[in-house]
Amino acid sequence: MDNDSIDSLILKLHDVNAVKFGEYKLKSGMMTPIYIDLRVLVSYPALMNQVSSLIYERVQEEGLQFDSVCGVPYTALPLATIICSRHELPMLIRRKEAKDYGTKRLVEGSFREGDICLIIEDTVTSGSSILETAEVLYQGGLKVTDAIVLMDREQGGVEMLASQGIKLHPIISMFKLLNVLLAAERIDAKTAQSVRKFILDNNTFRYKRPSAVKVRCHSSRLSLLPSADVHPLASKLLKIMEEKQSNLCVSADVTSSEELLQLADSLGPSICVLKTHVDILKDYTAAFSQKLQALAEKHNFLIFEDRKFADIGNTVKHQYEGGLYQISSWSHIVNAHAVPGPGVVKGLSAVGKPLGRGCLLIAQMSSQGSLATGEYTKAVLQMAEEQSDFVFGFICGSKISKKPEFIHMSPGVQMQAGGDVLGQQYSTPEEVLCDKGSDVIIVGRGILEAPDRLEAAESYRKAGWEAYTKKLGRADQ
Ligand SMILES: O=c1ccn([C@@H]2O[C@H](COP(=O)(O)O)[C@@H](O)[C@H]2O)c(=O)[nH]1
Repeated sequence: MDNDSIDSLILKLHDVNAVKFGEYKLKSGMMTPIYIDLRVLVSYPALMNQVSSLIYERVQEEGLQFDSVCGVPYTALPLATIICSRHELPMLIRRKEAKDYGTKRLVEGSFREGDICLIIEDTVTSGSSILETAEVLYQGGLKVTDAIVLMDREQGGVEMLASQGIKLHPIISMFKLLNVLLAAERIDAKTAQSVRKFILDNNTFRYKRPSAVKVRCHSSRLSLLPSADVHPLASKLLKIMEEKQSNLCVSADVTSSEELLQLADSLGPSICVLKTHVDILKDYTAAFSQKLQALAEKHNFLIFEDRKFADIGNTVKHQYEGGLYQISSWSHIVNAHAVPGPGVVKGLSAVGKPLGRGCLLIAQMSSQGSLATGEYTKAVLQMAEEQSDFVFGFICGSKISKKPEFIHMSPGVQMQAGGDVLGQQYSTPEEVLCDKGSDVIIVGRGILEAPDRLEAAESYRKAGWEAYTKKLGRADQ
């Protein structure tokens, strides 16, 4: 199933008003700013066929084994019918109410005890409709192991069904839908952001389970918002992280301005910070930095120029403020090595503090054989504590300060531990956040080299946020 066909389907669904923005009531009674109304599909036969083909394609990709197919009544019924008729698959119909005459069966069609039935659904919020259908099938002696859904609202359906032994395979997810509509300028950034917030705040499964842990674990960090002792950028970053449920910083290590801006626009909704190495761009212009700032506003993320200043105060002042890049004029965050001593922070602070900028000190590095360990790391911590009006955290592999106002950001992260041929060492989000206690994961090639960068960024965002909230939950217990 290629991305282009999903993107074009999303736009067609929007064209036929199957995706509506406004105030709507869900089956649960919950009000929602986005409503997916796939009932209209029956009026568009070409679209019905396209959706049915995508569902069947997914069934094949997953290699699902089953004896019959059942569509959740009513919207998925015609979809199941098309698929079964086209591919000559046995179909079952679940009645919503039993007849009071004849066989009084709730499941129509032929089957044997123990047969596996694949469920097809149009839209999932909590997963309750699929579960209701599965329960009727169970009563008839059938088994249900998998379900396919066209549109997953990402509000806990996958997790709820997994807890009941049903694997849900979504074709379109809510975040993907929003990103495609935003990129096609069908909706504006504000609408996308408010829907995203609604989805994240209204996870029907997550909030039923460890909500006590979640609320408690975030409270210690949220109480830092904003206060006289806390650097405003630390408060701002924590707020963005909460709002977007993202502790992902993407390392946009590309060499063309256009590609970098395109990355910032497409991954913007998934990240809390965008990290740049502006000196690797072959075509930097002042206009580029203005466009990047506009994207940071649009998608609510901070810009971090990974300049790694390491000279005497007077020199870094010039490097930060002037030259070709004029970094202080557009980057919220910069970083520095502590090697030169406290003067490096003083020089940067003289330029950045009046502009509300902040600095991360490099306390540890992810590269093999790094000298930034032990006593050096301790000295960096002390330097940060002495200049905490400008330094608000660290580049590190593990938590080095117990003070909650310091943010720990860790590079060298990929889904699988390992490394590259030039000494980079990778740990997983779980290791970095849960075991090592960091706050933000910095991911470069794990996303940039993925076939679908947006999908990869979303996977890192989800994995990172889950591990971060788990860590904070533990810390508060
Ligand atoms: O210790 C450090 C400090 C900075 N980095 C930077 O982070 C990214 C990592 O990119 P990957 O592709 O995820 O390896 C890169 O920009 C480095 O300059 C680091 O890796 N380690």
